[in-house]
Amino acid sequence: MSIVTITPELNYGDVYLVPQKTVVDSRKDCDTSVAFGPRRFAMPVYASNMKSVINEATCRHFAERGWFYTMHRFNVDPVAFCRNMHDAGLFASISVGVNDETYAQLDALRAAGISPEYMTLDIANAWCVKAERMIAHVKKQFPDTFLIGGNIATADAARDLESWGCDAIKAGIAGGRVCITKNKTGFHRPMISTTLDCAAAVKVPVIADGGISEHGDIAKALACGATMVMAGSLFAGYDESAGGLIEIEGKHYKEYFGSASEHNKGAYVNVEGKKILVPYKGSIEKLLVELQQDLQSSISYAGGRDLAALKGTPMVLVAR
Ligand SMILES: NC(=O)C1=CN([C@@H]2O[C@H](COP(=O)(O)OP(=O)(O)OC[C@H]3O[C@@H](n4cnc5c(N)ncnc54)[C@H](OP(=O)(O)O)[C@@H]3O)[C@@H](O)[C@H]2O)C=CC1
Ligand SMILES: Nc1nc2c(ncn2[C@@H]2O[C@H](COP(=O)(O)O)[C@@H](O)[C@H]2O)c(=O)[nH]1
Repeated sequence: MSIVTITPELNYGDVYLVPQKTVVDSRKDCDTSVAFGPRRFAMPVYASNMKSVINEATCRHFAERGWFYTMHRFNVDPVAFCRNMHDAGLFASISVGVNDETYAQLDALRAAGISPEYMTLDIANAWCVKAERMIAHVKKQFPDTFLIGGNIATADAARDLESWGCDAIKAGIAGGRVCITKNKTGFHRPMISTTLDCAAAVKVPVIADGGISEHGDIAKALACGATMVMAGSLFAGYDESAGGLIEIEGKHYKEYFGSASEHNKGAYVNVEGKKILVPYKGSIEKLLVELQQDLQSSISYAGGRDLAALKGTPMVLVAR
């Protein structure tokens, strides 16, 4: 008889951070910048590499403001994309898959003499042999590129991706707003538990991906040991968001769809994502400023002057 052990796990809404003594005179004195790979960025949060969230213009927008970005991998020519970014004096950060198409794209990049500063291996479960092969290939062909591998959701998977050569690991399976993986397959781990486990297991930076529904969730992810946070729905609905603008009965919305949705795939095959409409919110600038101000405030509540203060901040479980 096999015995299954069930462990209670936590999501962002289950915990809060415990306030510490503030040491700065103003929230403006708190530094939200983060070193990630070969560069430093203004904020430790960035938009998901999804076709309904970013496009080439959005990537430029973020990079020009000192924010990290990763272009998605759907119907993109990596050579043209990297050339355009480099010609504009910006860093190139692309996503790759694990199939033949990606190997051909990487050959084309090498033939063009282009080495993107950042690459993200983007598949649903990167704890697999196809990902291991692709990671080895990228590390051999692009030794100067900072390689992010994802997604995974356990300490064992994080350790494997680190040992396979990833320079950073993206953690989070089935926690996204347009995700239906947990409904269709039964698999998921809540984000507080995922982030705590994965960040404790490896030396490389961990990115907490998905499930951010409030700005304070970013601080909670950093407290769990994440170096960066990826979010999709947080950045959806703006002028700069890539999803299409829709008008229904005089109200404006923008499309937000999963990368594994029928809408993105163009076919109903292995669908693990859905499409929703989010209210149209205008320019993204206000959000970017507010995110930074809120995180400065979080740092001050954590009793520090920079992001280091947040790591390990005590948390309490919310009684329900
Ligand atoms: N973060 C998350 O929780 C999730 C994210 N996504 C996103 O959706 C997009 C599509 O993801 P994904 O389906 O991985 O990418 P792809 O559809 O590009 O699949 C990548 C390759 O891996 C194979 N593969 C995928 N899943 C499995 C599996 N469970 N078992 C064996 N082989 C598999 C596929 O073959 P085959 O199709 O023949 O099985 C394909 O060859 C990505 O952008 C991903 O990030 C999707 C689901 C969950
Ligand atoms: N299960 C699925 N997950 C998906 C899909 N497309 C993207 N994603 C993941 O969701 C996050 C964004 O989550 P949010 O809560 O911030 O909106 C994204 O970064 C991917 O990891 C999908 O089709 N299915």
